[in-house]
Formats: sequence, C-alpha cells, structure tokens
Amino acid sequence: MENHQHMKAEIQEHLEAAATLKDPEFLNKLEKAAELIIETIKNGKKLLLFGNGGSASDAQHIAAEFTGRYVKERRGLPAIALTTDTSALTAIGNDYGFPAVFSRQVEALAQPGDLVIGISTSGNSENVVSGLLEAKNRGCRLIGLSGANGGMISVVCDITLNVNSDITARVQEMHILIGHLLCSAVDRIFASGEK
Ligand SMILES: O=C(CO)[C@@H](O)[C@H](O)[C@H](O)[C@H](O)COP(=O)(O)O
Ligand SMILES: [Zn+2]
Repeated sequence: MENHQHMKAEIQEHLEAAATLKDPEFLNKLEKAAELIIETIKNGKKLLLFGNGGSASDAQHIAAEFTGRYVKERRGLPAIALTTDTSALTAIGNDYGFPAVFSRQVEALAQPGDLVIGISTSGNSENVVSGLLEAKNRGCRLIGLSGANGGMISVVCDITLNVNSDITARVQEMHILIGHLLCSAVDRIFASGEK
C-alpha cells in the first residue's frame, strides 16, 4: 500500500505537469515550434536532434517518427539523432572530450537553415549547450526542450519549450508528449499532400 501512495503521488505530478502544457502561452510556443519544423522541411532542410540519457532516447524516438512514420501516411521526413553512432560518439569523446560529442557532429553535418533540437531536462548539459552553440554559428535555427527554469539552452535557442517541473522524470515524460504533439502537427501538413 505504501507503494501505491508513492505511485499515486508520481502520477499526480505527471498530470499536473501535463496540465501546464495546455496554457495558452505554452501552446503558442508549441505552435511556433511546429511551424519552424514544417518550414525547415518545406525548404529542403533537415532536423538534427540530441540529448543525454533518457533525452538521447527521446531524440532517437522523435527522429524515427519523422524518417519512418508517426500516425498518418506521408513521405519520409529528414531527421537525424546525433546520439546513435557509437563510433562517432566514442571517437569524438575520446579524442576531443565528452562536451564535444554533439558539437563536432553538428560541425560535420549541419547546414545553414537546418533546425537543431537540443533536449535537456536541466537545460545545462554542457554537450547539449555546445551542440546548440555550434549550430547557431552555422546558421541553423534552434529549438530547446528543457525543464522549469529553461537553463542555459533557453538563452541560446530561438524557442525553448520548458516544462514547468523540476523533476527530471516528469520533464522527460512531457518531452515525449511534446515530441508527439509536434509530429502530429507535421503529419497534418505532409499527409495532406504538401511537399
Ligand atoms: O533518464 C534519466 C532520468 O530519468 C537519465 O538517464 C537522465 O537522462 C541523465 O541523467 C541525463 O544525463 C540528464 O541530463 P539533462 O536532462 O539534465 O541534460
Ligand atoms: Zn528517464
């Protein structure tokens, strides 16, 4: 029964965090982020995504929704998670240090007009901040997914979707919901025949 109390408390935290995503101010930012993604793809540019730990999984999960399919039938859309290539991650980490694991890949892959999505619940992971800064230098547009105070990535990004919670797990749970909401908005455009 004690477990039930803990579980119910955590479910309640999740519901409260989810409710804040319905705030008009947050929905406006979410809509702007979706528009940025759609515009990037229509311009023939691509999405790059990265984060650490659970956020690495989120980056991969979201990228796969684009290249594969979310819900509706549409063409494959260009998105790459920079968290998947263990050769690149270990070589760059070993030779240049862990803070460079994303920035070096951004240097190699990002083109002006690409959209880079950095995911960090604290908003302060050094490798995520460095990756975003490198992307900015290269003329990319930047979206950050973070927690309550936004952290450093909110200083760097064009749009920061910062979830109003300081509990890492709850923020991650909202990040994947945000990812799905963005995919849904993208589906509505590209499944209706837009190129
Ligand atoms: O999934 C979890 C915790 O739920 C962890 O793997 C978590 O992602 C890692 O501790 C990350 O290093 C946290 O980094 P960040 O979200 O602050 O950028
Ligand atoms: Zn987690």
